[in-house]
Amino acid sequence: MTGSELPQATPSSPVAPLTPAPLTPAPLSTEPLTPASLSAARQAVSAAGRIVVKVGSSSLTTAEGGLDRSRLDALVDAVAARCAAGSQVVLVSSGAIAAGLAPLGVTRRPRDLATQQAAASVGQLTLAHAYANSFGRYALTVGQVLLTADDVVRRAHYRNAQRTFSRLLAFGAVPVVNENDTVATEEIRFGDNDRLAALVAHLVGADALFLLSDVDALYDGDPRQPGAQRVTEVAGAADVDGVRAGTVGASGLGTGGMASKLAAARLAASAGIPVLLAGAADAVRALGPADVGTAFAVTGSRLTARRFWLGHAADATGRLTLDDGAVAAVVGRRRSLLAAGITAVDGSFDAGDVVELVDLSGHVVARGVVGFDATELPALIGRSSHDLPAEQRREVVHADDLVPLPSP
Ligand SMILES: Nc1ncnc2c1ncn2[C@@H]1O[C@H](COP(=O)(O)OP(=O)(O)O)[C@@H](O)[C@H]1O
Ligand SMILES: N[C@@H](CCC(=O)OP(=O)(O)O)C(=O)O
Repeated sequence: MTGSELPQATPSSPVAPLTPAPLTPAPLSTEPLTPASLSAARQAVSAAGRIVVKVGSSSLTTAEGGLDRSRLDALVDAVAARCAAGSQVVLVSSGAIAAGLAPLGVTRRPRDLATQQAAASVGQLTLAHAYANSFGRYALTVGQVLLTADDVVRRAHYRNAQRTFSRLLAFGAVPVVNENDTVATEEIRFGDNDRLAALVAHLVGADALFLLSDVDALYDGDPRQPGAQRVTEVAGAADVDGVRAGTVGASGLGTGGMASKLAAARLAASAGIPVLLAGAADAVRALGPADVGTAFAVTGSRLTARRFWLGHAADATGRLTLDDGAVAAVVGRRRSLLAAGITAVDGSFDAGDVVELVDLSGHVVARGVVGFDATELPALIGRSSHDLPAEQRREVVHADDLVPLPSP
């Protein structure tokens, strides 16, 4: 079967009753959609049962800056086709701020948080309404989920969000997610939705993440500059070594540019979720045979919610600097961190908090739950266990509570 033979979703089909569907998505057609000649990562994203699709502001707005309903409808067409093929889809959509500018008479994307929040407050309504109408053409129900960083950073909130998504998907609804811009403060904002999408992909147990933007793929340099080459497959860190990913997009409407997409793609891939980064204009092929854009193969195994939270979501309240031997033991041999390998302690934390472990040049190599208060540690660091009093002769970070991170 080819992409063009994907089961078609038909607008205005009769409204299906809203009965819970099984939690495990139905497997997609046994016939592969993706030609066997394409990479395993493309096969994986194409065959994925539960997926997260993220679309950026720049792909949903007109040249004048308002919400572009025809582009939104085209995206929904592609998502609805994927739903009809048997996938469960969570849509992470930016565009609230952009959609709120014109109704408020604001002509350029504001820099100050209060105006961005006012615009998001107006625009999110427009956006949600547009999605409800557009998915309604396929008798698909949408549910709005607005998340703050706290919802993924705090464990109890994480579990709560997980339950909500799980129930929405069981009902056959399409969750439409955005950051809750109107209440997020500067300190706790995601700002761009790429990282949010990677975190949501893990939270919902997605089998693939799609990052759709106004550029058709990752390039080794800014594609607006002559000579930039397309990167089609990313199997590991070496494939993005020389890539210069800008932090500002062409449209001036998005946030984070390609740099935040690349970081989000690598984050998801390191947690066992393959990623396809493609143009929103190519959504039908991206969500069908996956023969467009840049595919990121998984570089790590799927982490439990707790280890993912530890490694990527939880707020770190301090940092411990490790000598080379400790880095090799902790990252290379997955050992617990002992006081002997620590050269410096920064921050104010209590035993049980999450801290970053950095190497001598300041790169974060791991994160973990610290077993001592910040005030206790300076007297212990650099000393081997048998020199320490019996009550302090224990791991500073236990291997079970420690998550090594991919090198930057
Ligand atoms: N190495 C690169 N590869 C691809 N695009 C890049 C690169 N560096 C910078 N960009 C720019 O990143 C932009 C996408 O980022 P952004 O506008 O934030 O998108 P979105 O609104 O979809 O989140 C593209 O328009 C492109 O011009
Ligand atoms: N939450 C914001 C998203 C910020 C943003 O612009 O993100 P993106 O376009 O994905 O880089 C909004 O809806 O406007």
